[in-house]
Amino acid sequence: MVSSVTPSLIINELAKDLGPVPALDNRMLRVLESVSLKAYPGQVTTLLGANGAGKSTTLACAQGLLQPEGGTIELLGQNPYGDNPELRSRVGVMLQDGGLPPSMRPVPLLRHVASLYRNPIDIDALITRLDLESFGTRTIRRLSGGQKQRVALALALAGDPEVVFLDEPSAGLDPQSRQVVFDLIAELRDAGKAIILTTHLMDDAQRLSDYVYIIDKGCTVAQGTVAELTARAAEDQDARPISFAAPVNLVLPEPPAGLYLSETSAGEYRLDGVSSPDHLHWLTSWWLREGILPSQLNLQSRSLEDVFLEFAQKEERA
Ligand SMILES: Nc1ncnc2c1ncn2[C@@H]1O[C@H](COP(=O)(O)OP(=O)(O)OP(=O)(O)O)[C@@H](O)[C@H]1O
Repeated sequence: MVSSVTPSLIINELAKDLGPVPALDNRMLRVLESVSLKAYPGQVTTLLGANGAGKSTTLACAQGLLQPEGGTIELLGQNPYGDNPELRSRVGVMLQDGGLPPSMRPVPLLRHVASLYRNPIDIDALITRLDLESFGTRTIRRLSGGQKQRVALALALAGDPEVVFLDEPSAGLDPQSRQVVFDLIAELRDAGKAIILTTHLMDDAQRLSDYVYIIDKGCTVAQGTVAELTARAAEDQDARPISFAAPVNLVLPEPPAGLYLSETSAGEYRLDGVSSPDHLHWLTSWWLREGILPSQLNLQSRSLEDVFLEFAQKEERA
């Protein structure tokens, strides 16, 4: 990414050991080998990776909660590890497990936390936005997973931070709350905050991210905007998939040599290996013959999920 703006977070070749692990004779496990990334103000930077890839550990190091074994981290120009209240007041953190005090009620807790900051966010607006009043009389231990997520997000934003770390912000949310959280993240980005989030949900990454880092087995294995990552790699320019939606369980004809036609999920079809207009013609001829009118047709490049799976397959083959 070319930018004259100073990154809010720079991570360079981060390495981290965790443990001791009983299964390894109580030796430490290297969970981060080499993670490098930059996050800019006014952008959503996403760490995308499978379960256990090292996303949360990367965030914990970036937030100064864990001291790395190798590499460097600059958060707002400073080393985040150690006692630095001035730096902490400029950073908001939403942890995956919440870390919320179970016997507190959400709204008083939020007001209390906001009062600890010099320039807190407009708390009333945030409470309304995340609809915290609707369960405000309950203690945190009685909240559902999605309600706890909303409280954790509100707490991360209480101090009106410049940098916001969100670990799996949409986990456990119903579609409506998910949309509220997505809109809020977009607004924070537009207000110039640097948002660093983790997810293993491709849809979320695709919808939210300005820039994506794919983390696999403790290493950064790919990076780019969603458009860059999903653009055809030069070597497979001439083998793109076509996907379409049509009635379920169609009887699939045998495609020409080099093509592969499949029903990937109920009513979702995919023709792989398309490299010429003839191939599209073959597809539409089949539809014409059988009277099939697809409800959706996608001739675009790969999805982020395709990219991600390609990396996972490369790893397995290696
Ligand atoms: N205290 C620990 N001791 C030993 N290993 C640990 C410890 N904490 C985490 N790990 C391991 O480190 C690896 C990375 O974990 P991490 O939580 O960073 O992954 P993640 O990408 O955030 O995964 P998820 O999407 O499931 O949250 C995993 O293999 C995990 O089992």
